[in-house]
Amino acid sequence: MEYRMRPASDYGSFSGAMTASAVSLRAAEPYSAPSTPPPMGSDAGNVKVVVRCRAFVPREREAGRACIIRMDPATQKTLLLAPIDLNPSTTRRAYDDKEFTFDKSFWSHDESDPHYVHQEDVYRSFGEEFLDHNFEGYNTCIFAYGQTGSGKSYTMMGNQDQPGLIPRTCEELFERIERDPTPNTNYHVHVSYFEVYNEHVRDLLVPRTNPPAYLKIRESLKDGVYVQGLTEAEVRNYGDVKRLMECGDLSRTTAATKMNDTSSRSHAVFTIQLKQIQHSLLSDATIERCARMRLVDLAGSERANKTEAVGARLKEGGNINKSLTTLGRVIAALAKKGRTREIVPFRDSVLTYLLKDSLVGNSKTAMVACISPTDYDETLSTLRYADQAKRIRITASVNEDRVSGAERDARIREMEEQIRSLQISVKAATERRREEANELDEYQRQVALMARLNEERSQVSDAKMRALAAELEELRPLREENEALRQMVRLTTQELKNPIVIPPHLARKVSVREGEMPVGVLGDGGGDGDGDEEREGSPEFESGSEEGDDGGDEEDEEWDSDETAADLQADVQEFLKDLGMFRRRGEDDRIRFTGQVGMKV
Ligand SMILES: Nc1ncnc2c1ncn2[C@@H]1O[C@H](COP(=O)(O)OP(=O)(O)OP(=O)(O)O)[C@@H](O)[C@H]1O
Repeated sequence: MEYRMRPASDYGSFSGAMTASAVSLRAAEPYSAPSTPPPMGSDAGNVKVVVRCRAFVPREREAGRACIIRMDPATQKTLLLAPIDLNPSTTRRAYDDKEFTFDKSFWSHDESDPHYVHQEDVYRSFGEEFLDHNFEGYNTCIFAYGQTGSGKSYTMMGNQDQPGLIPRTCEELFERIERDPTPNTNYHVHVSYFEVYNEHVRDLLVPRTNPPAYLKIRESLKDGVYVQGLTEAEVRNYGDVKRLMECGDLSRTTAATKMNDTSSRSHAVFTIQLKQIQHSLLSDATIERCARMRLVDLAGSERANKTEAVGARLKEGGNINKSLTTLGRVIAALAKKGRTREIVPFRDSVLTYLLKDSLVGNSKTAMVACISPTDYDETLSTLRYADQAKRIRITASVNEDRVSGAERDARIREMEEQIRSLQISVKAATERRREEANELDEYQRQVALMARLNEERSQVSDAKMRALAAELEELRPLREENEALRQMVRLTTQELKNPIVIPPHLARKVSVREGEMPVGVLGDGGGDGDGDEEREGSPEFESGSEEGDDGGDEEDEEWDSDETAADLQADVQEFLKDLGMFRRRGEDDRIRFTGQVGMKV
């Protein structure tokens, strides 16, 4: 879509009537007729809203973009001009001119314009006034809102040559302290600086860590919502603040996007705590005034298609938009307060929870709506957001504490008592932690020892098993021999029990070959044991008969079976004795290597 601007004369004066837009944008409420704000400087308790239009950036100048913003310094009106679509066939959308009135409309677009608003002018027109409030004892908050690349960081922090609201406020704070002619006032200044990135809070005054150290948000009756463990550095002059600001800015999460080379990817909150203690010598009373200045540079709202963000940048953009949308809902709910009983969703995002005190509590608050001179949709969204914010009413009161000398002494005693009892509980807790640590050490030592013993035992078992296996291997021939002997004993015993008795008339015919079993115990013991069997046709008989045929001249021998049996019996007894000895030896070895009784070897 291409845009062409109508000539400026088409707009005439800024008083032309505007129609409400049907365009659906990200602001929480549809546009209604602009309301007239109270004049700047009146203390109506409303959030002050100023809008600032920046100059073209090189990207816009190169593209030959037209400026669609007009501002009237006399009425503080801001006019958003509808772009003219050169190709109406491509869109059915109708654009309207929009007019808004704010506390201030800062024209920082064209430096040659006599109404051009410099950084110094922005500070003088309301930053200075907010610093006055701090010295009076009020809490204040200034936050910059706008699309990405619209000039928020430039307005809040600025650069070396053109310092913004934060450095100017800090510088003047110390100038005022140094100029104070009253010798009985003591000033104490502390600063903190943190960012909210992807819904996490990170201290910008401590070095970055990996993984990042995130801080928790707490709420208490006395302190309201606060960040636990946040660095609050004491500063004695502007030089101290400048160093901390620079260190925090370096630590802040920024990245280059298509819309801004140094886009802030987080919301940054810079806080100055000012404490003034005035002492009256006459009454010995002290007056303590505390004020908190919160200066917030919000991350820019963005459309993914314009920033062309992907990956981490896209996720950041999603979180930024989510928290800004929640801020929009909070502002819308607060703007309606009194008319409805709507619940304000402060807790829906870290940012709104942290800004709760500044939007509903005890604070004087201002919003700087930064706009680009070229983006109709984004600028309209920002202006609607700002228009709603100016309807929020906040009641602020001075934080002052008047204490007599006696009360002060009593308070000091009370605090000393508190500190003592806290020291005792911290000491007890430290002692408990030390004991627990010792117990843990001892437990770990025992576990390690047990593991080592188990390991050793398993190694010994392995060695025993290996030795036993080797021993068994050595005993194998003995076992085999043992088995063979047993077999032989069994056979022999059977033979002895059931000898084959050969009748004498047959026995004479049978000759015994040298080295063979004597006649009468022939056979394999397979007889039925009655001793009457005749082994005709058996090989022994045939063999005996052959021998008998060969050696028929041998004399018949008288065989004494009783004597032979007794001899054999004696051999068997001897053998059984040996066998018993082998067994005992095998059993001893087994017990020695396995420690088990009763296993057969
Ligand atoms: N009033 C101004 N006059 C001149 N240049 C400006 C002005 N405001 C902004 N710029 C320039 O515009 C660019 C974008 O500004 P800046 O970084 O402040 O935007 P931003 O709103 O903080 O963006 P983001 O939300 O992405 O951080 C910078 O180069 C800055 O110097």
